[in-house]
Amino acid sequence: MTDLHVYDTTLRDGAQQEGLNLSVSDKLAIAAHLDELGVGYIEGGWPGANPKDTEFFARAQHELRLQNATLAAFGATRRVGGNAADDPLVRALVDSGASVVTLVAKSHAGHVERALRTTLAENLEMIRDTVSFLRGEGRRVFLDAEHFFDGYAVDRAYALEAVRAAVEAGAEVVALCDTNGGMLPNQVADVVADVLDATSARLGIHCHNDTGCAVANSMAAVDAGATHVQGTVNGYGERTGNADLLTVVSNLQIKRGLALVEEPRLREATRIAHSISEITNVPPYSRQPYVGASAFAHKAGLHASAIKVDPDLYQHTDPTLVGNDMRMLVSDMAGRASIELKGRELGFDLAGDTELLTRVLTKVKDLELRGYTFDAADASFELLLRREVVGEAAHEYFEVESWRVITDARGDENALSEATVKVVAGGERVVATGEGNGPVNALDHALRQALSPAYPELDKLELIDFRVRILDAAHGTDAVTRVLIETSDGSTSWETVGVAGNIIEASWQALVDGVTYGLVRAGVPVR
Ligand SMILES: CC(=O)SCCNC(=O)CCNC(=O)[C@H](O)C(C)(C)COP(=O)(O)OP(=O)(O)OC[C@H]1O[C@@H](n2cnc3c(N)ncnc32)[C@H](O)[C@@H]1OP(=O)(O)O
Ligand SMILES: CC(=O)C(=O)O
Repeated sequence: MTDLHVYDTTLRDGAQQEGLNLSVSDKLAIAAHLDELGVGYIEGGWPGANPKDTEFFARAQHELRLQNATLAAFGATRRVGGNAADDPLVRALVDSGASVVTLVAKSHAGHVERALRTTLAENLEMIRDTVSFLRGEGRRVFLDAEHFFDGYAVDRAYALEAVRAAVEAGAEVVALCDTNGGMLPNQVADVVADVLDATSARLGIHCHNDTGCAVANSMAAVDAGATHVQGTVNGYGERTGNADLLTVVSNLQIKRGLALVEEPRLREATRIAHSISEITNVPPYSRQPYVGASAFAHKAGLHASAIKVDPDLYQHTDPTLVGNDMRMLVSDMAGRASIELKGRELGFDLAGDTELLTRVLTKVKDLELRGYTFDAADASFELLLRREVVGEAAHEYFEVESWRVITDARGDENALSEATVKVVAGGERVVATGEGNGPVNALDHALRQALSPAYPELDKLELIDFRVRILDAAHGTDAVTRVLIETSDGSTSWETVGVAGNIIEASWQALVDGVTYGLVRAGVPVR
């Protein structure tokens, strides 16, 4: 393991993201995931600034059993004109019980004069006083030098003085912050190298992503000699976010060969990224490097044909190193190799069956011309493939005689929909009705009610998402509607697609596929 600090600030700077609101229990749960990932430090929040963060540190002492990480409390240097020992916010840092305190301090002369409205000398005294007080209280102190890069550009000497003041007072690390996120990698590298030459500080880096360079800037700082790197899981943070710590760690470990976290822990990165998304209620970003659902998903036929020979031909690294998977996407950009590899992913060996591969490929391309989209509806593709490989009969769980739906509005009441579905299932003709707050909801209820005597396994299925897109005349002479439905069995979910001139008919197709796939997935035999 290298001695480079991996410092996570998801619970403090990440929580400054618009729309993100974490309860104390959420923060404790995220901290446990971060510890599992193997980060060195977890910045838990700003005790004293709000009751939630104060409570987090109080509960953390009893409820968090950290195996790897050290908890850090974040706060600011003491108030102008006061002294650290009497400053209630500084006292709250001591009372938090955290062994590490990270202090944000001004290092930009203009900010001292205009935002802090004090003298340059007083700001240096605030740094010295607060750091030495906390050291005297037995705390390790890291200093976040706010607006360091912008400050260095306008007054290098003062920015360096701020760093020296912190180190002389006992700060272990000075993290140079690109607070406004406006830097580019060459600027960061030059400044870090100069500060290392000019001071005796151990330097850290804290980057925001306003130029889209937060990860690159963090890497540049490490290359230039920084040995402490800050970031947030999934790049959460104020404005455009912070450096995504998962990307930074993966880059440093996989590309630079630095041992930052134990290998088995890095293999949990994808799962942990998604578990934290569940807690923050911020949908995972599918194109997130390394851990995104699309990070190793291949759509182009030419890519698939080379991947068949060796996945390294179209992948920058092995997805399993970060716990992700390679996936084939099937669409009108697929070739036979894509179908073969997708078949392999689904458990079918189609190698050499050129006739079948061509037939499936032609069907996919024809359907995509009509508006279907199989890369967003894996389950509908799997049913199409299975019908070709195993035969229709294996998936004919029921026969649809007819369906209809009406929507009724009375007076001021909300409109209600009622559907009737007639099917033959398990050798019986069943007529069932269902109500819903919309026509698709009503059809879903009616269909599952009609099928439940023959297939009680369907009870646990739930329609969890429904998306509609009107496709323009490029797909034919008239506009058509594409419906994507996501169905869940409580532990996993799948997407199906329907396309028709009529929105309800398109929805019906997607619903039928969703239910059929649920039965196939559960291994239910046709009854
Ligand atoms: C770059 C960053 O992201 S740093 C982290 C920023 N995070 C947050 O601000 C979230 C938590 N903040 C809070 O809850 C509140 O702002 C508090 C409790 C810290 C302070 O609240 P208030 O006392 O009402 O002050 P307010 O927020 O209006 O202004 C901040 C004060 O801190 C001062 N200040 C700013 N930076 C520093 C610093 N590094 N050291 C000391 N004082 C500072 C400002 O000059 C201002 O002083 P003033 O009250 O004399 O004008
Ligand atoms: C400290 C911090 O969050 C910043 O300067 O961006």
